[in-house]
Amino acid sequence: MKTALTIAGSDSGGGAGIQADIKTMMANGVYAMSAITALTAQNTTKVADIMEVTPQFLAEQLDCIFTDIRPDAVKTGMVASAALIRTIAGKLTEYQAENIVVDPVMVSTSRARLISEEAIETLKEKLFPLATVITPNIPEAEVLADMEIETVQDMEKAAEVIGTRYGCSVLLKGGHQKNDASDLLWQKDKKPVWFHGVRIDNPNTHGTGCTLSSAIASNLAKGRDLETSVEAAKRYISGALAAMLDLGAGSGPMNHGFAIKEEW
Ligand SMILES: Nc1ncnc2c1ncn2[C@@H]1O[C@H](COP(=O)(O)OP(=O)(O)OP(=O)(O)O)[C@@H](O)[C@H]1O
Ligand SMILES: Cc1ncc(COP(=O)(O)O)c(N)n1
Repeated sequence: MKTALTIAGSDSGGGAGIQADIKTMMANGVYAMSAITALTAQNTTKVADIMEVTPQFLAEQLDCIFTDIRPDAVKTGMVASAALIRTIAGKLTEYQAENIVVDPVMVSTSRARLISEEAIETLKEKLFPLATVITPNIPEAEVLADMEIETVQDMEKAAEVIGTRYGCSVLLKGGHQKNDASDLLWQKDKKPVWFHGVRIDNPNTHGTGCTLSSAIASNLAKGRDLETSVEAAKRYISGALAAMLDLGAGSGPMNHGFAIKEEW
C-alpha cells in the first residue's frame, strides 16, 4: 500500500487540518500518517485557541515517521511559526522526501489568522523550493504575487509570478471565484492547464483547501503525475462537496466518506 504524510494542525471540529487530511488520504486509498504542528480549539464558527508544538517535538515526530514507514508523498498545511517551518524544511531535506505538496495556509474560513508574518517569509524561502507544487487560494496568491486578482487573466499572471519567483509549480485555486470553481496549474516550461469545476451550491466549504492538497498528495503517492493527480483530486473534492453534508452553525465540513459504504 502506498503511504502519505500530513504535516499540519489539528482541527478539533474535524473538518479541516489533520482530520480532513487523514480522511482524504484514506478515501483515496493510501495509508495516512501525521506530524502535528499545532492543536487548535476550533469549530465551524471560530478558532478559539492555538497551542503549537515545539520544533524539537515536531522533529521527533518526523524522525519516527521517516525512519520506519517512509511516506511516498507529503502534504504540509497549517504551520504557524518560522521555527517550525525551518524544522520541516530541514527534515524533508535530510530524508530526501519526494512528492511534496505545500498548502500555504494563512487564514481560516472562519477568518482566524493561522500564520505569522515572519513565517510567510520563511515559507517562501525554505519550503516552496522543496515543493512539487504549492496550492494557494486567491487571497494567498495575492499576498505571494503582490497583486490583486479579479479576473481569469489576473490568475494566470499571478500563478506565473509565484512560480517564477519561488521556483515551484503552482496550483492557483479558484474556490473564491463567484461564477465557477476552476483552478489553474502553472508548471515551468509547460502550457498552463485549467481544471474546470462547476460551482456546487454548498456553503459548507470548511476544509476544502486541506482536502484538495491531501487528495493531490495521495495521488502523487500512487505514482500518478501532477496533472493527473490534480484532476483526480478535483473529482474527489467535487464529490465530497456534492454530498451536501450540513453540520455546525458556521461554514461546515464536507463528507469525506461519500464513496465509502456505510454498512458491513
Ligand atoms: N462551491 C464550490 N464548488 C465546487 N468546488 C469548489 C467550491 N468551493 C471550493 N471548491 C474547490 O475546492 C478546492 C479548494 O479551493 P478553495 O479556493 O476553496 O481553497 P481554500 O480557500 O484554500 O480552502 P479553505 O476553505 O480550506 O480555506 C478548489 O479545487 C476549488 O475549486
Ligand atoms: C488546523 C487547521 N488547518 C487549516 C485550516 C484551514 O481550513 P479552512 O480555511 O477551511 O478553515 C484550519 N481552519 N485549521
